[in-house]
Amino acid sequence: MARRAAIIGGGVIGGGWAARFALMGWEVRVYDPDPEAERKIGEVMAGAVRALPMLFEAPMPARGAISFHDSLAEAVEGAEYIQESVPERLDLKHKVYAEIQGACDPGAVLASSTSGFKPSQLQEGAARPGQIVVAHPFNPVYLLPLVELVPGEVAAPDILEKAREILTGIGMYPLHVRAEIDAHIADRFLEAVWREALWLVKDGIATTEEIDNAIRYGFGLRWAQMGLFETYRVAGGEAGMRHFMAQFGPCLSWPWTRLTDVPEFTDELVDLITEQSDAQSGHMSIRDLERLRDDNLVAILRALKMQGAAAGRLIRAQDDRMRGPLEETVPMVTVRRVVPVDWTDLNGHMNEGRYGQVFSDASEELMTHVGADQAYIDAGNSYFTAETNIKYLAETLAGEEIFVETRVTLGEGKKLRLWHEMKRASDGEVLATGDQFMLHVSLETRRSCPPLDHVRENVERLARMHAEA
Ligand SMILES: NC(=O)C1=CN([C@@H]2O[C@H](COP(=O)(O)OP(=O)(O)OC[C@H]3O[C@@H](n4cnc5c(N)ncnc54)[C@H](O)[C@@H]3O)[C@@H](O)[C@H]2O)C=CC1
Ligand SMILES: C[N+](C)(C)CC(=O)CC(=O)[O-]
Repeated sequence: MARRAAIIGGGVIGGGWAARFALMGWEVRVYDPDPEAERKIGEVMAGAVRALPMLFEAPMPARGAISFHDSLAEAVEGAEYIQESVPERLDLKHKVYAEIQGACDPGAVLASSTSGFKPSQLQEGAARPGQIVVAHPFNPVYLLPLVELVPGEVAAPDILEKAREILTGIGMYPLHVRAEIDAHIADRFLEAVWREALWLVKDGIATTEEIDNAIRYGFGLRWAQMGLFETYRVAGGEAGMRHFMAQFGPCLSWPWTRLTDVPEFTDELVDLITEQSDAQSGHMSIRDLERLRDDNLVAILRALKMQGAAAGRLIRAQDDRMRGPLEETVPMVTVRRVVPVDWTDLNGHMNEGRYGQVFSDASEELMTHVGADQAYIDAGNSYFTAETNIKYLAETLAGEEIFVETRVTLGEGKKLRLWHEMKRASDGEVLATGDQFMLHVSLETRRSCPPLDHVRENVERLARMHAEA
């Protein structure tokens, strides 16, 4: 049975949480008094369904259902994890916790999305303060893995541990914020950068677009992969961090920042920023911008995944968690995945080279299944492909789910031949076929040789099974 999460407040952030939990196989119950909540979450979900599965090579769990409830008590019933994402008002959050704690399982995690309140402020006056933690996410919650997990002094250790296990399980990176502080860690940076940017616009130094360009063409790219301190260590050259600090330390007392002042949020400043923002991005709807943002984030995260770096490492780990053993059906389903946005070409469909990659992935899955796995390869044996014949039968587009059915058509001594059919999941249409001939090789001599007994026996067994069916 699917595990159950409750989402209290289904706006921008609650919608993102609902989508992430549901896509990771959880049953999700939502409570939000806004009559538009279901429609709004539907929009967020549509974006998430397109984007999140593109990150993974492994099949995602069966999607959990999202249901909408008229009462908060009904929504939290039976939930192991409750995420509060109501507006950033302390009195409202307190009122909502009283209602939640009157109805929920005392062992459930009660987590708040708050951008700035400390757990001690949220826990004040609660029936069970130890149940409440901060789990501060980043928009879009379904794609960005960071969640600041702040227990404060009184959150119960088992609640904290449970929150950590659940958040990791849904592919997030719970950053344990050990001491509570207003606005946690990341929002301190965002607030500082935001404040500085407001000054630059107010003082007529730069437009909103120029500021965005200053970020996205330069240091924004560095931050996504190395953060701040590692980046500056490299910037110190061979002499490293110490040299960097010696060179740039004095600037801290030069007028390089106006951070200590708060720009007054006058109507004039709000109008100026709104006008510049309209001129910069007003030609696109919010949904178009969200889609652009998501496609770019997917491409960046997949590139980091290839490198095994930063957030890409987490996606690899999630792939490993989601990848299960192959089932010995005839034919065998060797690949089940979504076409990612970085696999498409000028024609807007999956590039022909990727068909080869999908069939190669299918063969690797089958190799692993028969015992020619990484350990076998490390010990000096493997299969090499000698010939592949691909027929391209239909187009497939980014975001579509595909799967590959594989049959062993020959398994004799060092010869292994596979017949792959790539199909679209929504209608079963065959998109391509791949006829692949492989030879078992010694990685020492780089020449063909018979496989070890256990691999040979497995290959022959599958070949017999597939021939009989
Ligand atoms: N928008 C952002 O960029 C981020 C916001 N947050 C935090 O997430 C929380 C929610 O923010 P947003 O989603 O942006 O706000 P939002 O305004 O988009 O959504 C809030 C939702 O709560 C609902 N709501 C109001 N009273 C309620 C009640 N008594 N019970 C249940 N639902 C109720 C509203 O109808 C609305 O749908 C805030 O604490 C905010 O600080 C955290 C990270 C990023
Ligand atoms: C602006 N904000 C403080 C609500 C931002 C966040 O809390 C995190 C984010 O997603 O940027």
